[in-house]
Amino acid sequence: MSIDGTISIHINGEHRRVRDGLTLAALASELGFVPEKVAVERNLEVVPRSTLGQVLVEDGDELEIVHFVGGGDVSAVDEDRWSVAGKSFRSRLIVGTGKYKDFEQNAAAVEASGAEIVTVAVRRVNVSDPKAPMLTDYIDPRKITYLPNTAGCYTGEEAIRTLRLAREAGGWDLVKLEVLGEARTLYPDMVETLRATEILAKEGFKPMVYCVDDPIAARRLEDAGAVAIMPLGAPIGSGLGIQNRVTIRLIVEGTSLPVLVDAGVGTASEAAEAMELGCTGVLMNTAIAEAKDPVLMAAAMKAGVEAGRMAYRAGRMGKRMYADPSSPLAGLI
Ligand SMILES: CC(=O)[C@@H](O)[C@H](O)COP(=O)(O)O
Repeated sequence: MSIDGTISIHINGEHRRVRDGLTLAALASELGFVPEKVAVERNLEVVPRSTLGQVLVEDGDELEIVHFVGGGDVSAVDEDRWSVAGKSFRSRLIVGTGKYKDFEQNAAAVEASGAEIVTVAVRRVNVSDPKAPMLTDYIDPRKITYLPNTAGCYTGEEAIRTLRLAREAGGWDLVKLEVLGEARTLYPDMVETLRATEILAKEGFKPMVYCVDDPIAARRLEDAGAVAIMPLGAPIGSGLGIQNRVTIRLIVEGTSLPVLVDAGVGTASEAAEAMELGCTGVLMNTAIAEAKDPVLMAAAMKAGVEAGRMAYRAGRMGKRMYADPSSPLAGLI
């Protein structure tokens, strides 16, 4: 049954909502797989590979997707990649580029984090002195995807202008939109954010959108053309950790888009927590940049995100009200 154009399925044991009307090949491609290199089992029946482009995904489907590695061998090892706007990534950690002592430290932290995407405030990019060092001298844009963001923008217009500038300068269309409501909380202004998302999507941008942790707002953003939902875990720079686990989970369950917790993560266990809630990834800046040892913290965050992701995929044990002995009782003398 379709709710708001999405259906509910399980992929490799994980619950997902995806757009109605996708073929298995389109679904595989949205997940970051090359459709020609996957094998799909649907409701315990193997689907012939030649028909993946015709078979529609249906509500309630239980899918197993296996990736082919190397010369045609089928491997049960799922690379567990994720994708946004047609680009596929292995790392689920996106890191910021503000608040570091210098570019060198920033680059070392990015390296330790394993991040494949860094986000950069367009308004901080040095344009006045071409001789001054630039971030791109330290973090190679041929290896790492730069995600321009609109940090510091308080109106939709300002954010749109900033991103038009970024596209003009570097050809970026995958962008991070944030429209702030006030300086005290740095909370997003959702009315302006929605308006800007709609305009940017119409102009061909692929906006990943910083937003409140509200499942209805997330749905509206999806309708407006967002390519990823990025709810705050707590106020930007606070390091308070995820304040509302329930709404983050509801966002994950209610959208077919990638969901990345953006802002407020303070330490590695909180990054793991976001991933255990089923998020696609985590974006963070302050927790790494303001750690006593930013490079070590970057490595800790990498491990936290990976551990949380594995735990989510593995499926948590059920909680019990009472004790249950760990050692079997049968055969005791
Ligand atoms: C870097 C960025 O894009 C921001 O949204 C923000 O700075 C992330 O928040 P934290 O600094 O709290 O991780």
